[in-house]
Amino acid sequence: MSHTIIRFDNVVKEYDETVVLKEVSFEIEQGKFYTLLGPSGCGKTTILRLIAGFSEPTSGDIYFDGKKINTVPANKRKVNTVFQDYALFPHMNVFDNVAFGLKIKKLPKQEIEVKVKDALRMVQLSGFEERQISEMSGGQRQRVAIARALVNEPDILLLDEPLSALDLKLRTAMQSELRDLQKRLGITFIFVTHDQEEALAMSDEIFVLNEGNIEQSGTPGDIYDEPINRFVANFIGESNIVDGVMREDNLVEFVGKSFECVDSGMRKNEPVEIMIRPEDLSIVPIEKGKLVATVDTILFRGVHYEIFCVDKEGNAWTVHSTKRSQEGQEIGIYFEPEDIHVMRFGESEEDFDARLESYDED
Ligand SMILES: Nc1ncnc2c1ncn2[C@@H]1O[C@H](COP(=O)(O)OP(=O)(O)OP(=O)(O)O)[C@@H](O)[C@H]1O
Repeated sequence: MSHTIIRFDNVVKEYDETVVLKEVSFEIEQGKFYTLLGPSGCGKTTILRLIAGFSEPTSGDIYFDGKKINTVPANKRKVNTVFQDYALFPHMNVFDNVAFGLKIKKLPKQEIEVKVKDALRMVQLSGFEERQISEMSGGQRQRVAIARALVNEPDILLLDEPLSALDLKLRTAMQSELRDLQKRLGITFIFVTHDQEEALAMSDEIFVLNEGNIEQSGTPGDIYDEPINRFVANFIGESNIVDGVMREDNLVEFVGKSFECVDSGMRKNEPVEIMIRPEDLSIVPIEKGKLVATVDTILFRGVHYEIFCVDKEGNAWTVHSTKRSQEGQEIGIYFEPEDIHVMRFGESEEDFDARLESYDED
């Protein structure tokens, strides 16, 4: 049975009065692969540093296995970090790099040997003990860095953009390798990236961050299929977004028409944003289309055509289709009720309520 291993309770982090984390609360379960995803500067590394114990929260509490650890020093936490640049010692061989922390702790020589060999085996580097770091490839260095973290038998492994220095092919290979490693070891991984495809491919759970807030957390499927707002929808994958208004529980109005949708739990007359993924739109004869649009540009993307069109109201729509159409052609666009994703406006609660009121007055 998995349990909560880390809990953030209204954690705020400020540097010189700049708020970089705004009352962040979340739970991390033992044994899962988590990803913190978000643009540069949104606070991903700040969260890792708080978990690792390299910095303390300005307010709020951090719990590890139910115990408050706000001020517990890094070396007393069962957490290890793999840094973006790996921070290996280039003048030492693989064995000495991995053994470094254990030697500092003054463990007996034999025990160090067993632990280092175990750690190297986990990352498939047995036999590389004597190699110099300068003689290893990027992917191998990455694995040494992971072995050096694993040798301490952490409960949680923090990985701060560890793949960003690798070329695309190696990066993809390391994604599955890391994923396999996490499953094999069963320890909690918290992985930081700004690459949405990487996050979708690797994670059990993703936290999408924006400007010091967690915008949404959930499985890759939840986040891709049901983004909570425009920021998440745009950050994860491609999307068509237009303004709309809820008319009934399962009826939404946009581009001047009413469409059946799945019950979104939104209030009646609530202004909303509508998101439809380009792959959920299909091109049909005009009389069968839910929308009618004119094809503007077509790009061939290998597996599909990316078709940019504009509807009668002037809204732009992107359709992914295996069928080619003609630029300038009028087409019908079809989608199912479940392809319509109803989202809240990405505005403050206050602005949202003000807009709702103004709408009611109309
Ligand atoms: N020691 C510090 N002093 C002052 N400001 C800091 C400090 N560390 C981070 N910040 C600021 O906090 C914000 C969040 O930084 P953080 O490193 O957590 O972002 P990130 O999401 O990891 O970004 P990136 O993807 O670029 O690494 C940034 O605006 C950054 O400039």
